[in-house]
Amino acid sequence: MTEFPPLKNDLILRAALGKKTERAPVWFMRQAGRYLPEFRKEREKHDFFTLCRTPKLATLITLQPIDRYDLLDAAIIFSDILVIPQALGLEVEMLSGKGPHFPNPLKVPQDIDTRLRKHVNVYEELKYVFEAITMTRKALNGRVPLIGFIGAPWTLMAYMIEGGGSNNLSKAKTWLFSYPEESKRLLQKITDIGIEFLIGQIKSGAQMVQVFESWGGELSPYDFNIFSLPYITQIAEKVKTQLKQENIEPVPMVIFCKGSWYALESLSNIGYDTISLDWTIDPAYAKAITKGRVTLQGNMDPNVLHGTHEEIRSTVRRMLENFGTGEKYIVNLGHGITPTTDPENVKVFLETVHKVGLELNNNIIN
Ligand SMILES: Cc1c2[nH]c(c1CCC(=O)O)Cc1[nH]c(c(CCC(=O)O)c1C)Cc1[nH]c(c(CCC(=O)O)c1C)Cc1[nH]c(c(C)c1CCC(=O)O)C2
Repeated sequence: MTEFPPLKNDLILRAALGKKTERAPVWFMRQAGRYLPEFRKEREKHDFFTLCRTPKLATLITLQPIDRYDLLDAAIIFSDILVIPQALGLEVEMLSGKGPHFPNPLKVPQDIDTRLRKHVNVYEELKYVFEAITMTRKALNGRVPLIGFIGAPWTLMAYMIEGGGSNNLSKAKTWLFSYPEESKRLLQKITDIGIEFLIGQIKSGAQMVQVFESWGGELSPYDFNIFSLPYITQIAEKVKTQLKQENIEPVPMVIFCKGSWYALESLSNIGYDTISLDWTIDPAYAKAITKGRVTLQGNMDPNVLHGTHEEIRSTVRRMLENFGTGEKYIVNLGHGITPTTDPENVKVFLETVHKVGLELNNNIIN
């Protein structure tokens, strides 16, 4: 494995593994993206997936929020969850202002065999992500840890069938409730690739990884247990087992199931070190259910960043007080930063996290 510069700030790794920290670490989902003028400048010059596929550009964009604020405790590699469907052989375009579009989504279960690659060589198809991770890790020069990620199988299956964003996922759900066995076969195929992809990211230099089940909350608790939980469980178990077999240091694993408040109990028991929460979950409720078994991450409503500086400061303070800074807690939003967020407001958020985090910890110590 490549040698990397020593890490100067390991707050997030310690927090994710349940160790004490001087203050709660902070990062944002979608921290590298459209709310930043410096990202939009690159985006005007290149297609979205060209940015993802060009390690030098992905490195540049990953570092943009780290350089701008100098207050973040982690970087997340610039890429997308939809690189797995691409590796499987599906075409995906990113339409400006509209989001992802599959010109030819999966329609019937036979498409699994006729339209998707039988065997995906992850190291070939997704080599550009591995290269971007290694390059970014070097460029970070140990300032903060680098996070890798994948989309969870159900969320990716839904995109592959819906062909893009959707209000009710009716096409993807038609598969679940008309062809449950074929759906499971597809979910397993995505799971196998996701496991190999995450292990490759860790070998390339990712120091923490997050699994995004962005459409978890679209499933009933009963269906979640059939179509999501078994697959995200396998991902945590198999990634950890394989790393152990290969004598590679494990990295903290984070699960984000948006909308799946009902699954907090099961999510505490399946091998993830940290659970990322959306804003509909009350911190006290999350703590009562998870009982210290995992670190919690989140969970301010991203739209509070559209509010006044005063409101941002008071919401951050309340969040830190409720989650309890300094132990088993990572500050984040409940979902990604929205494209219309003012970067100045992000700065107010980050400065408050640092200030209040230290203040609350000192109060505990003194
Ligand atoms: C569902 C999902 C996707 N992608 C992702 C998810 C899971 C997180 C979530 O639920 O939001 C994850 C993702 N997408 C992107 C990252 C990069 C790292 C980061 O800064 O977090 C990450 C971690 C870049 C991106 N991914 C995308 C952009 C904007 C692309 C553009 O310039 O048009 C960026 C910077 C495009 C994208 N990609 C996707 C959508 C729905 C969209 C369009 C809407 C949107 O931007 O929120 C799929």
